[in-house]
Amino acid sequence: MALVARVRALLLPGSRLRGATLGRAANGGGAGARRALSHRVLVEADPAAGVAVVKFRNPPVNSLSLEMLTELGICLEKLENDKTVRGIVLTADRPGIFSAGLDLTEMCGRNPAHYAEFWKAVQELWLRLYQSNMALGAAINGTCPAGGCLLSLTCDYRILADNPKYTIGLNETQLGIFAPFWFKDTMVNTIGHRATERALQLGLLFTPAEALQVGLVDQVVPEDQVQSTALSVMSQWLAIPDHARQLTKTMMRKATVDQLLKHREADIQNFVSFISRDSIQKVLQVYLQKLRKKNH
Ligand SMILES: CCCCCCCCCC/C=C/CC(=O)SCCNC(=O)CCNC(=O)[C@H](O)C(C)(C)COP(=O)(O)OP(=O)(O)OC[C@H]1O[C@@H](n2cnc3c(N)ncnc32)[C@H](O)[C@@H]1OP(=O)(O)O
Repeated sequence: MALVARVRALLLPGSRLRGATLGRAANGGGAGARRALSHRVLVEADPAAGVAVVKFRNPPVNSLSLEMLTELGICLEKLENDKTVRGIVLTADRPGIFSAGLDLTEMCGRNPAHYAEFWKAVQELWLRLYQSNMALGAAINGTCPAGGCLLSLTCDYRILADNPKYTIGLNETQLGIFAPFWFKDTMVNTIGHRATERALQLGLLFTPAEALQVGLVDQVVPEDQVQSTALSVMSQWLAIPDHARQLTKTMMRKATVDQLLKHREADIQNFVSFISRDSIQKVLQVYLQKLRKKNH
């Protein structure tokens, strides 16, 4: 289903996204701050600063399900069309888990059409974020594996909470799957080829100190200062004239974006045939069961 159709489905009577509003904040935020609510994404906009904080709230682990991807896409599109917003900070509504990555239940026991729809939505969100004209910051206030790490890597800078429990990285190989070329390219663009090769083959999840050392994040700060630091760094990015910053960003990212645009359909087909393999379904199911067993 294309984004428009998925949005329609989400707006059907009964959907909690229906009637989402952008109103004056009941509390918090500076003068004129606005809050918008959808089911899984909370937006706190501060027009005076030109910044919106986009908070993930898809319990229990902020996984990127098809619905979450769609809501995030809608929310980002709205912000892109809002002339008062020049920068966005992505964060988790509740500290602890920034995002557990792609929702594994979307990749297990479904049919090929579902896998294709899901992967298209992952591509769309990546394209929207990686090509965004806005300045994007990640305030990483929790653990950040795989697709969660990818989300943060689409941003222009990353601030990570100084908590050794919070790890970050593309750990796909540890699950028995692997990061597709555009995940890899996004990481190469951030930490370089050799560090990416090692990180991806070993499926490394870096502690804050390691992430800072390898350049996966720009700053590690006390947990209660992650959002405020991300906002203060944002003011440096917004001090640069938009057109100059945007042209530079496009120049830096265009080759990577073009690769996916050129191979978009093939990438979907490759994903569908890979994820549909019996052997891959089996490893994903075992991984999910292990996660679930912990709690039962
Ligand atoms: C030629 C081919 C070319 C194409 C190649 C394509 C290759 C495929 C690429 C696919 C890319 C995938 C990227 C991904 O993002 S995969 C997801 C990776 N994520 C993880 O490994 C994280 C897994 N989760 C955890 O480690 C932990 O949950 C946590 C985030 C550290 C949190 O721990 P905590 O103890 O607080 O919570 P629980 O573990 O108890 O989890 C609570 C419940 O949430 C469920 N859960 C967790 N993570 C996920 C997830 N990613 N998706 C769905 N569900 C998840 C977990 O099962 C618990 O459920 P329960 O309440 O029913 O027990």
